[in-house]
Amino acid sequence: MEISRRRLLGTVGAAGAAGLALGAAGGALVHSEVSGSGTAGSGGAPGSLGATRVDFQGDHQAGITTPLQAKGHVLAFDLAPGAGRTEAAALMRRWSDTARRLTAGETAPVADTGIALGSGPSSLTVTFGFGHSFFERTGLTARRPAALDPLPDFSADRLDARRSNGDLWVQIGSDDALVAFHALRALQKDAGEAARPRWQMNGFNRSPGATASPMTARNLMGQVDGTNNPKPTEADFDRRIFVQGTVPPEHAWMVGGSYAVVRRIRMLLDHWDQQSLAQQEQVIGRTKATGAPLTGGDETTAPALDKIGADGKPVIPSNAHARISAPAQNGGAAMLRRPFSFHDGIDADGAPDAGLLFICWQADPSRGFVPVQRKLDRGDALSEFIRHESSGLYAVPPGARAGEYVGQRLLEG
Ligand SMILES: C=CC1=C(C)c2cc3[nH]c(cc4nc(cc5[nH]c(cc1n2)c(C)c5CCC(=O)O)C(CCC(=O)O)=C4C)c(C)c3C=C
Ligand SMILES: [Fe+2]
Repeated sequence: MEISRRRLLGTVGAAGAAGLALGAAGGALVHSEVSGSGTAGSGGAPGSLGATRVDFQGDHQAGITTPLQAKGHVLAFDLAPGAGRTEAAALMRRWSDTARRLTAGETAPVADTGIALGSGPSSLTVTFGFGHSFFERTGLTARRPAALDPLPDFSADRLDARRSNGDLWVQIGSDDALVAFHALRALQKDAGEAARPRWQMNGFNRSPGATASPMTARNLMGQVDGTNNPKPTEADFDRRIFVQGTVPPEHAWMVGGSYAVVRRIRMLLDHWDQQSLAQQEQVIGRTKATGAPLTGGDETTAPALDKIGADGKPVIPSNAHARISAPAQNGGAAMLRRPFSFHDGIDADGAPDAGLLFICWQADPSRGFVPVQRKLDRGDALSEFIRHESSGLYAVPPGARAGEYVGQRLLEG
């Protein structure tokens, strides 16, 4: 009983915590652990991709404005029965400590598995968020912002509750698959008995260096996806993406933070692939090869939404995805889309279980994702080819300062 309480609090010795948390298999790992300090770079200096490092500390958590990484793991945890605010604070301290070390290219603080030995951090980022239910579990409902209220139902939703929501959310990104998996294992071990995995999804993007120069990503429908994202150089970027200092004092812990909407969107690729190129381009309103608007120019040219074709119809159709999702059509609503593609095998009928782990960031979902998705739900030409299968909304606190853990301002403030 005493052991289990201490495990929940995360106060047992480092090796003990890992061994107990993992049971027999975990015990074996403790014996095979890589030395607990120093860099993971044994075997020589990493290459330039491996050596690239993204700071864990900062005003905002990493993994929001960080360029898309090649590999991603997205997962949610629920606090274990009996775990509350104290256990959550201890867990966030452990997770932040591990993330701080791994993103710097060091070994995990506890029982490193050796999976990333020889690699540098490879642009590893670890991003933490809190779901709506976290605040009941920790007795902090008075400090839960309204922005975290559950998303409305959309008519096209086909959501699986078991793969939705969750008390805690973790996003891992890296340009190296082993580095990403290494982080996933370390964080799962840190959770011990304080939190249990609820769901996990794995994604990918184009590898850095695959194109001659950096280009906007393509999704599994083959479209150039991400062109009209808000840019950090734009004057209103911070106001749109990050919570500003104008919130009431009880929500001040979120200043500098952001809200992540996470949707597993299945693509009905066999149906999509049966469309002609011209039909596919009408669905989005942009060309497939370059991502340029159908009204001409190149990828970065603004679409001429009023342009009428020889047939008397708008050149960019009235139900084209890029038309109806544009801020100008949604009272200025904007979000930063930062997705991963996924492929989880082939269904019995031969259809790929593949699509987009759609992740978007905004200062307030009621002025970002929600109005845009409402509009898309009513008449997006893309709807016929996609299916929203899971959903989550998470408050992602600001970045940790030196010596601080993510969420400390909420959990100890
Ligand atoms: C509610 C928000 C959105 C969902 C859900 C969504 C799903 C989704 N989108 C694509 C492909 C593309 N989307 C593009 C643009 C675009 N999409 C959204 C929002 C959602 N998309 C916005 C706000 C925008 C930008 C609109 C603008 O300002 O012009 C594009 C065009 C290129 C680009 O700007 O990125 C593509 C392609 C898929 C495949 C998908 C679900 C699987
Ligand atoms: Fe889109």
